[in-house]
Amino acid sequence: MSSGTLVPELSGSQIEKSFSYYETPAGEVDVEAIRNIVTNGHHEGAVVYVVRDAFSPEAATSIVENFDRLTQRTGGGNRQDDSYVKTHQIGATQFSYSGEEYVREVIKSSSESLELFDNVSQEELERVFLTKLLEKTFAEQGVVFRGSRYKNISGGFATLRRWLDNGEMALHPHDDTAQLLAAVKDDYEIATSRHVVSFNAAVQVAEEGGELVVWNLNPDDDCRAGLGLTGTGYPYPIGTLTGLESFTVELGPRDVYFLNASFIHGVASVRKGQRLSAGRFIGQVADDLVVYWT
Ligand SMILES: O=C(O)CCC(=O)C(=O)O
Ligand SMILES: [Fe+2]
Repeated sequence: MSSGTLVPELSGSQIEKSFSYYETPAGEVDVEAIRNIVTNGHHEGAVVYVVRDAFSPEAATSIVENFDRLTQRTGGGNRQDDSYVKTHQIGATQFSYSGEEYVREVIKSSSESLELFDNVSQEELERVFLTKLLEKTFAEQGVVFRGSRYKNISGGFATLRRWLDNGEMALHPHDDTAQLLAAVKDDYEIATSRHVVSFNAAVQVAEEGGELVVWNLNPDDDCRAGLGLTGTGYPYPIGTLTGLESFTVELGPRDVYFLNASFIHGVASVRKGQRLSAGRFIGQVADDLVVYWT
């Protein structure tokens, strides 16, 4: 990675060569690509790895039904309006929370989080989230992969989100490293992540729109400070990104992907249909430890 020439508002590191995404079918999951993105931030220049058509239509249908029922019952879900991101959501999110505040949200939403997977078997859940595969892959390198903990309370497993479009983008350009600053406050173990990888499963895809867009910049603290985004990393004004290298990934039904979410990314406007993604964050916090949270 290097620091290239950017518009004055932007600074940070960039992928020098072959900035791109990489994909395989579900039968050929490339664990080295996952390991590279988690440990080194990219796989031969690819900052996204997509596994196509990873799980069954039945599992997707059950999760969407569960989500719709739960958001109706809870009036839009578990995430209060933080005046930043508009979403219907089931599950907690660490954004702007210290470790203690976050795990309290996890506890509060744990019953709904369990209900999200009603009628989905353990075997199917593994195909959606690849948890055992990740445990095995990292174990082979002497690295533990586990859920994050704060004072022995587990962080979330997965959070489901339907981003509520404002017509410009479904989810504005952002980075997911900035929010680690809140975790520093009370030493929540995720705070030392080298970079933040987001994992998402496309439980429901839009008929039109809803693509993932990624820009070739891993912003530094000065960049965030200059734009007034310290601690949030949200939203990078679209105008400042003009001219910055980027790519778009079209997500098919039941695709799952790993993204180095320290790079600026967003979700294109959903022009037709609905989109629902099941996500968690993954971070290497020590040479021998990788943890996840939501
Ligand atoms: O819904 C998505 O596909 C992307 C959401 C996102 O920005 C993330 O998980 O980091
Ligand atoms: Fe993100």
